[in-house]
Formats: sequence, C-alpha cells, structure tokens
Amino acid sequence: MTIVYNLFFLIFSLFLTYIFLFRVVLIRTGLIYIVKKKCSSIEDWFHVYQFFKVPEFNESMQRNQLYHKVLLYLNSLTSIEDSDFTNLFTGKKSNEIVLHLDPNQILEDEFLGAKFFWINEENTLVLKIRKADKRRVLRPYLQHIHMVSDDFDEKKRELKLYVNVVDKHDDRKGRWRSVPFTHPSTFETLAMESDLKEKVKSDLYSFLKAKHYYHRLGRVWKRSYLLYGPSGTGKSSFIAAMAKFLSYDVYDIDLSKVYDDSDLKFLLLQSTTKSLIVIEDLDRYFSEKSTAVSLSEILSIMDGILTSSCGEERVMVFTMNGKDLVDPVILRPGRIDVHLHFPLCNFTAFKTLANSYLGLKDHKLFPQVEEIFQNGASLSPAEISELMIANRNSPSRALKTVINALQSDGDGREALNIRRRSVEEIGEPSGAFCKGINAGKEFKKLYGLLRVKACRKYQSFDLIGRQNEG
Ligand SMILES: Nc1ncnc2c1ncn2[C@@H]1O[C@H](COP(=O)(O)OP(=O)(O)OP(=O)(O)O)[C@@H](O)[C@H]1O
Ligand SMILES: [Mg+2]
Repeated sequence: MTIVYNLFFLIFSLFLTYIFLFRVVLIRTGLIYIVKKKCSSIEDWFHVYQFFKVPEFNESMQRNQLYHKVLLYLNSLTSIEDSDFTNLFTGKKSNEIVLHLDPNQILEDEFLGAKFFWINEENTLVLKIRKADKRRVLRPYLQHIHMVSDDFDEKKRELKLYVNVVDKHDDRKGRWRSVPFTHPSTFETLAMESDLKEKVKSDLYSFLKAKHYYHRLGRVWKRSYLLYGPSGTGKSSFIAAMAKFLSYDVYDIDLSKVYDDSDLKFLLLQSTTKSLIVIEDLDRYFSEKSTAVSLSEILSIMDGILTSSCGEERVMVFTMNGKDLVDPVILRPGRIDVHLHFPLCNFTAFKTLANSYLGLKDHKLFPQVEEIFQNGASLSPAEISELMIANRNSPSRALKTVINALQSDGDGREALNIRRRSVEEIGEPSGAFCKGINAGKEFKKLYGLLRVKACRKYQSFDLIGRQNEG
C-alpha cells in the first residue's frame, strides 16, 4: 500500500514539475500568447456573440459623441498595453507617454463578470459581447463608459485645434485634421486693458451659463465676436486665450480650402459643441476673391441659421485687419454680437509688455518712451515684443532698441490709426478694445454709459441685461 502511495506521490510531483516547467517555457518563449489565443478561439465556439457598432459619424455626417467617449474610455484601459499594436504618444507633460489603440486591434475589457471585446475598425468601433450576457450587462456597461469618459474628459481634457484640409479622394468625412491645441497665450499674458479683459471674461462666462435664457428668448445659444486691427496686435493670441478660458476646442476654417457653400455646411456639421469656430482674415478672402464660399453663406453662419442645426454652445470668432475692405452687410449692427478693436501699442500696453517680457515695472527710459507714444508713434505689440525677446538679457538695451524702432518705423502709425478709428466710431455700436487715447471713453461706450443706447438701437450688446437674467 505504501509503495502504491509513494508511486502515486512521485507521479503527481513529476506531473506538477512538468506543468511548472511547461509554463516557464511557454512564458519564456512567448508561446503562452499563442496558447491563450487558441484557448479563447476554442472558447468562442461555445458562445453566441452579438455585435454593436459605434460609428464615428451619423447618417447626416455629424460626429457621434459616443464614438469619442468610447475611444477615450478604451485608451484609458490598462489592457491596451496587451494589444498587438499600440500607438505611443507624448502626453501633456514631456515625460508622460500615452497609449492609443491602433486600427484593427482588439481590446478586451471586463465588467460585472462579463467580457467585452472592442474592435477598432476604420471610423467605427465594434463591440462584441456574448448574447447570454447582453441583457444583464450591456446598459450598465455603456453607462459605465459614459461616466468614466466624462470624468476622464474633465480631468485630462486636452484642447484640440482642428483645421480643414483638401481631401484628394473627396472624402467629406475626413476633412478635419486635429492637433493638440497648445498655444501658450492666456488672458493674463495679453497686453490689453485689464477692465476690458474682465468684461470679456465675464461676457464669456455668462454666455456659458445662459442656455435657458437663450432658449426662453427663442435664440440660438451662440455668441459671435469680430476682432479687427492691424497685423500683430494679438487677435490670434486672443482667440487662444478665449479657447483656454472656455475650455473649448478650436475649429479654424481656412476658407480657401472650402469647395463651396455646401462644403462649409458639412464642415460645420462635423464640428462638435463646446467649440470656437474661427474664420481669420475674412477681409482678405473677400478682397482677394480667394474663396469659393459666398457672402450669403457667411452671413447665414453669422446669423446662427447653420449653427442651430448642428448643435449649439458655440462661439464664433471672425478676424480682419480692417473694416474697410468688407461688405458693410457683415458689419450690420446686430449681426456679430461683440466687435473688439485691436489697436497698435500705446504706452499702457507697452508697460504691460515690458513687465512680462523684461520683468520691468519701471525704468528711467520710460518717460522717453511715453513721450514718443504721445507724439503718435507706435508699433504693433508683436513688433515690440520681438525686440524685447531679442534683447531680454539687457533691459536697457531692449528699451533703447524699442525707442529706435518707434522713432524710425513707428512714426505716425498710431496717429493714422486713431484718425481712422475716430471716423469709424461715429454711429459705430461696437468699437470695444481700444487702448489709444480714448480707451476709457470707448470702454464706457461699449459696456457702460452708451451701452443702453446701443442696445436699443442695434441689440448687439446685451451684456448686462443677459448677465442679470442668465
Ligand atoms: N496684445 C498683445 N499682448 C501680448 N502679446 C502680443 C499682443 N499682441 C501680439 N502679441 C505677440 O505678438 C505675436 C503675434 O500676435 P498675433 O498672432 O496674436 O497677432 P494677430 O493680430 O493675430 O496678427 P495677424 O493679423 O497678422 O494674424 C504673438 O505671438 C504675441 O506674443
Ligand atoms: Mg492672426
């Protein structure tokens, strides 16, 4: 009996050792993955599966928000590391690496004891789930995805800049290309009057909160801005600051790459809510006739006819160098909610730039700079900041270079600018961002004393009224 017992024990030990060694060999050689794959395909024979597709676009070519959420969720799963192909990207921090699912990969997930398989097909995510589990877990699983991705979105939200491209295959689905939006400009870094900055911020903030107010009025929940002023005065930087403040993605429409009016509609339909729709240099497109888009189409975007059908919660921003070259119908009061003027640098803006670029709050050369500004010379903030950056190691040299540049290149520019503006401002409801000699007056004109008059006349500026109600 003892012999039989010992023999059995010996065989059992040998068997265990064999299993152990076999496992070690499988793991060491990587054959374990082949075995696992075979086992799961054998297991598949005993189950009936059901498939659910999550396409990127719906039948009207609008983006499917669920697709975005599922993708975000899948990219956050640790099992993504086990798929055969995974894309590696740097994250927000330089030492951070993020993983993104590669097309045609299968990702496995578990929830409430059930297994889910996600297949990343072109423009579609396919969910494979056992029929037996479907009733019990599908709904809770989708809710779980919603919750996790919303949470993830809040914490990790990386703003995106979308640009429209010309697609050789005429594939309308793929007209937007996105990159992370990392423009460093914020309202804090912009040299503009601080009171005006606060008013713009509060305008944007109250817009965010005013969904019900807009709907009660039967208005599309959108806000539009016209930024106009010479080159290098901060219009694009201001757009970046707005996007960051609102935490909105930016859709920068290049009108020269839009085929026709219906193409513009498609592009807008494919943009998502909570976004800034930007059309820069509007005056240039129309004066150079470099766009196939008609003026009436632009007007209908401005009036919100298109935006109402492709979701709301959008801020539209148009920029131009001057108002002279555009059709006055674009500037018709009430069409664009807020007009902001970006002037060349004045002494106040210069001091802000000197503080941020050179760390100077005051300097013995400041009175000389002030005098030059008072004589009507000016440069754009871009030109002045470039000179400051180039000479940042020696503030005195930087100031002298700015003085020289103002004396040689900046002569009379601001004077011209002020002259032109004072003509524009007659009967003008919305000259806002003006930092020249009339800055205080013009500021009041927009947000204060003259606001009531302007509202009655044009209904363009409803800031205070809306804040109260919204
Ligand atoms: N008001 C400002 N405050 C701080 N920096 C500014 C300001 N205006 C311009 N700059 C600097 O100048 C650079 C160019 O500015 P930006 O591109 O915003 O000008 P723009 O008005 O959009 O010019 P353009 O009409 O040529 O597109 C920015 O990188 C920014 O650093
Ligand atoms: Mg610009």
